[in-house]
Amino acid sequence: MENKSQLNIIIYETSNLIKGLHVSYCIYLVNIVWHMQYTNVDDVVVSAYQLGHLYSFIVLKLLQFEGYKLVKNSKDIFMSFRDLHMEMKEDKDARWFELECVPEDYIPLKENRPQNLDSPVCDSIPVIDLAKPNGLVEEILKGSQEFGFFQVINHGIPEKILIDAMNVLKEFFDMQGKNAPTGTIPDKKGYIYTRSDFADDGTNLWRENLKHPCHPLERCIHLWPDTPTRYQEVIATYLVEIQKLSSRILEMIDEGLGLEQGHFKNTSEVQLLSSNFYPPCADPSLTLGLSPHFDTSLISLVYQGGSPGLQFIKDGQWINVGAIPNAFVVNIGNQLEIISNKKLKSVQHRVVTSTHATRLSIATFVNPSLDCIIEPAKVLVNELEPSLYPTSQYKDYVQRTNAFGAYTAAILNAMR
Ligand SMILES: O=C(O)CCC(=O)C(=O)O
Ligand SMILES: [Fe+2]
Repeated sequence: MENKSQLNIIIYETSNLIKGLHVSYCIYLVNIVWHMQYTNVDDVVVSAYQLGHLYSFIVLKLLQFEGYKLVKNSKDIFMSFRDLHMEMKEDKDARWFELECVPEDYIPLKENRPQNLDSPVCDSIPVIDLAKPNGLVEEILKGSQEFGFFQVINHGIPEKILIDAMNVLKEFFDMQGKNAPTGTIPDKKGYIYTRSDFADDGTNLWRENLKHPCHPLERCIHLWPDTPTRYQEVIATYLVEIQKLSSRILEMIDEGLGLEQGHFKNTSEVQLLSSNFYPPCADPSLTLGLSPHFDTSLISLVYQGGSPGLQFIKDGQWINVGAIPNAFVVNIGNQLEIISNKKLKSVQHRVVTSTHATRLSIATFVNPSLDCIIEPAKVLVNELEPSLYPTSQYKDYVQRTNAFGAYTAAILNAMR
């Protein structure tokens, strides 16, 4: 069993070393390595040669020519292949994700891995055309009650603003280079940048992430990244639009729930931006871009530029949120679930990676202000439907539930 796993690794690595050569060469190489467990290199070469496999011999010579030291012991040859391969990788100006296999510290326990990546795409979550003259409130309510998710199109945000925001964030992530620190929370004032931050179980996530507060804009803006130089201007423009869109959606939710008009006014601002860069990954079944979680917000708006990867749970099954260019994904957060006395659902979601596609997303969280009191709305509580949640100040809720995981203290600080 042990030999077999060593052989598998050799197949994999050698196949990458001799790119461009026919795959059967690799099979013959495996043959050679297999024989090496019983004999020494020369014997194996000879026996392969004697069997008439001249090209095995040529491949071996080619590898020697490339600088691969072939030693007599099978364990050593395994090590020398591996070490040389690593050295070659380090020489290149590769970024952290440009790897041919997934490093162990990115692989969660089996039960936490994505497993089945062939989840269905959900075409039943409502895609709501905001340019329609009527029926919007009902559709929004339906999506929020049944799935905790819906998408909006024709939302009125000019495409150029969306493209600019995506481009400037892509530039930001590209600029972090290959030496960015992993899994740490830098004590930068104003924004938090991490790559490969940790999931709850301590494994690294396959993403880079940028977070910063957004409200009030004029007090936050100078704390955001200043490279690329356009960052602050472009993202401020984006956030003004998001604020308008989210207020419009909250007003419709307000109406749908039958709350007094303006229930969310003055208590709900886009407080936090969290942008994610999920690069391609050699084996998406082993890694997570973002672990399963609930949002702590009232609502969250995600712009995903038409790329897949976001999944939510429905009846115990992970479902892909369809990738619609220019649409916004809207999901209900824990605070709105509380205010609606569970009429609307905050649903667990996660992000999986892809072998070929990069996902860049901009999540914006509309949160209550820190001193806001959160409790089920009075009009939704009665004898038949008693309050399902205790009253709590949002700040206490965040602290008590450690709402932003390892970032909780830093985010609370930034939001003050
Ligand atoms: O869409 C994404 O990439 C993840 C967004 C998300 O769920 C979050 O940031 O909480
Ligand atoms: Fe989320």
